[in-house]
Amino acid sequence: MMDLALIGFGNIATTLLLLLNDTLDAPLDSLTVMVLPEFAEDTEARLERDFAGLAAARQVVTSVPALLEARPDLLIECAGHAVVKAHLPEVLRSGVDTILVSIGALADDGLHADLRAAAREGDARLILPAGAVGGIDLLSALGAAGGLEVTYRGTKPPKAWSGTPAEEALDLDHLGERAIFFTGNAREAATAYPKNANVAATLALAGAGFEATRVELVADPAAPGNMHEYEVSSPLARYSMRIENLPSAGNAKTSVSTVYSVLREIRNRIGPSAI
Ligand SMILES: NC(=O)C1=CN([C@@H]2O[C@H](COP(=O)(O)OP(=O)(O)OC[C@H]3O[C@@H](n4cnc5c(N)ncnc54)[C@H](OP(=O)(O)O)[C@@H]3O)[C@@H](O)[C@H]2O)C=CC1
Ligand SMILES: O=C([O-])CC(=O)C(=O)O
Repeated sequence: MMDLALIGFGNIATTLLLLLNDTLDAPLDSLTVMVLPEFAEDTEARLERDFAGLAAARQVVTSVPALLEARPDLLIECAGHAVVKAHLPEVLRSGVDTILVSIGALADDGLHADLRAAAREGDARLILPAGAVGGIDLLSALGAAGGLEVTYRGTKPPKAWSGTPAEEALDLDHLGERAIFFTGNAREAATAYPKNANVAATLALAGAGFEATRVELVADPAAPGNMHEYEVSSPLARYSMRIENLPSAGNAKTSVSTVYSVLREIRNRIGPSAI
């Protein structure tokens, strides 16, 4: 059916595998998971305990060459910006179609160009999923006509901003009311908030570009979840979007719908039709 590989075995990866377990009609041919060496043993045990039925063959690797030996049909990166830079050029050059979840890494124009060149060289596809946001189909379609104006606001409860530069501006543990702590463009946001502003990069790449996409980041103790709001104005259409996402149990920064977006990409490659 499919030889699937993942880099990362954190919140998105493990939730995705549970969803695949529940939804696939037939087992994968093989599942290869790349983790840091210190997690290899635990990950192997978890694969055998929880995912034995998901794939006919399962293995844990700790390097890209070992991962490529499995000759995956599709690789999913869900490990972070540093992994995109360190490993994805080699993966794409080897001809492996890749779903890149840590899309904010593409705020680095040089890296983006390297990945596109590697994909061309390897005859592979670099697939950028919608992730935690919606409406990317329309935004990307309108982008071809030019003249786009896009403004985005990302709002999350204070604890989702812990460990980020927001801590320098706000006392997150005692925040009494909504506070805007970042105003800038999508490149600045995606670079400074690599675990929280991937959506800003997705909107920029689909639409008006990194400089022209205006971004506001907000901590709000009353936020109903991780919220993504944006407005689009183009010569062809205007629309606005407001999404209230449920945060993941395993990582408050990441919305659960991100995982379902990756699941959709996989299902669209397995089934007889795609939507
Ligand atoms: N496109 C979108 O809309 C969204 C994108 N994201 C992106 O997805 C990424 C994953 O999110 P999530 O699963 O919630 O994060 P987690 O932190 O739960 O998982 C990431 C995992 O990758 C591991 N990792 C780090 N470096 C390596 C490496 N070199 N090789 C293998 N594994 C590695 C981490 O290990 P350790 O913990 O030891 O570092 C961690 O277990 C985020 O970093 C974020 O950039 C998130 C939400 C939305
Ligand atoms: O999951 C989300 O809600 C969005 C997110 O973390 C990001 O944009 O990086």
